[in-house]
Amino acid sequence: MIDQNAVSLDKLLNSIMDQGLSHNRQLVSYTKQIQPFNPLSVLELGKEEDRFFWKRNDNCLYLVGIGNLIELVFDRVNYQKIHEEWNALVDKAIVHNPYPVPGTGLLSFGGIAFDDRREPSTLWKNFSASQFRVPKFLFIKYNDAYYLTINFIVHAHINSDLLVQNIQQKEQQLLQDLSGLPPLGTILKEEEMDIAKWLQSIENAKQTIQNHLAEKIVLARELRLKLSSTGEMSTVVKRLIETQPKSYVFAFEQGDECFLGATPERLIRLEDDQLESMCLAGTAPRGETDMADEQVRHELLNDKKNREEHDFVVQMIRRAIERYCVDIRIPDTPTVFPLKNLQHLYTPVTAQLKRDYHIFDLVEQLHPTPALGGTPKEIALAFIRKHEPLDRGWYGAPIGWVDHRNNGEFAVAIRSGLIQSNAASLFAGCGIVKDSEVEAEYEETKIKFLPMLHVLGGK
Ligand SMILES: C=C(O[C@@H]1C=C(C(=O)O)C=C[C@H]1O)C(=O)O
Ligand SMILES: [Mg+2]
Repeated sequence: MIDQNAVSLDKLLNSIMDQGLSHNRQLVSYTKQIQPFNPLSVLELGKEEDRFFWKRNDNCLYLVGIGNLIELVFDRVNYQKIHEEWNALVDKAIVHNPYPVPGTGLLSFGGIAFDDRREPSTLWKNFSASQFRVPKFLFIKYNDAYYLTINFIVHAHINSDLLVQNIQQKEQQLLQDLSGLPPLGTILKEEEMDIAKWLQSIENAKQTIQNHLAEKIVLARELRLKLSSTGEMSTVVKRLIETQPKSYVFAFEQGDECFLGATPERLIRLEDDQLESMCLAGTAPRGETDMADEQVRHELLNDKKNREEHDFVVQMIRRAIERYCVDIRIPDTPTVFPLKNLQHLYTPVTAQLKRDYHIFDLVEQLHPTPALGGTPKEIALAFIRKHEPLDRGWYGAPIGWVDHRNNGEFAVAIRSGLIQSNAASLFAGCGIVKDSEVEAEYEETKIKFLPMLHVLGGK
């Protein structure tokens, strides 16, 4: 049922203008419930402007952001500064959102570089060290309810009628019927970048671990693709949703480039002070038959090397959140989380956030977990900076959103790629521990490329 008593946009705007503005230019965020829409067609119809997309792993929440109204851009990663600027923006805004639904209303969506101390390469030149965007239009699907948040700037001399008319026109355009999404081509070429150097870095990591300087180091590599045509964001997103139903699907467009992926890994979800994180590390392929699959699952659960790889993550996440949370619940033993191409060891984490802390405090504590960095964190990061022949950019780092009520969620941006017109870079990494074997780790990254390779037209 759509709320029949909702305040209309022109009524809201009139009352704002009647009351007078408290700032020269003021951000207004207006949310209403709307008729069902197809998130993918909105995404496609919004292609004239920069877009973002988010699907939660449980498929309850979809976000489609169109346009870039305000962007908080930083050339370093400073979580306290991001939080302060976001808070200041929310404080000054006029937010009309009668719906107590996470993800509705004033929201910013963005990403963070894996390591802002690494020398940046040209690959990621269009993405900042951290970047959070308030869209012009945000379409939200939460369970079976559909919402639209419209954000805009007003000032004393604005022509309200014209503003409302323009907004309504754009809204109608974005909600048109669409018969299909653009086609995708094929992959013309695949190149494993710096492969010899990467294999050598695994040997070096093993040596470092054997010398007791570190316990775990995660190393990633790049697969560079040439595509027969532009990697269309909406079509790739659609295929990711279809093929990875248990993953988060995320996409952030920046001009003619788009960083996107389907990741199973949550860094943090915060809803009404309830925190959820997860430990996901330790990997095996899927079996060909049910019986073989069950066998692989059993072996993974009992494999010493993978259990060790996993345990570093459990220990670190517990330590990272202890100061900030009460009622921390983490089971003693992992279970197996199966995906289309592979399966992981998985331990869920829940807790309650203490008062006065916010989501960026927790992101700062958690990133990078030893699922993407290593143990000890600073030594692993220094090793990666020095030896890994790759600028990770936003790969392996937090990507997600925060809303005006301080709900938010960040996933770890793995199983991902950066599409640059008709080229793309895919990324995959693996956790090196003392019992790692180079060949097996190489194979593991090969499987981790498959979800992205598949949706881009590979076999
Ligand atoms: C680094 C990646 O994945 C991470 C590494 C894993 C492992 O080494 O077992 C498993 C899950 C992820 O935490 C990736 O997919 O690129
Ligand atoms: Mg592994």
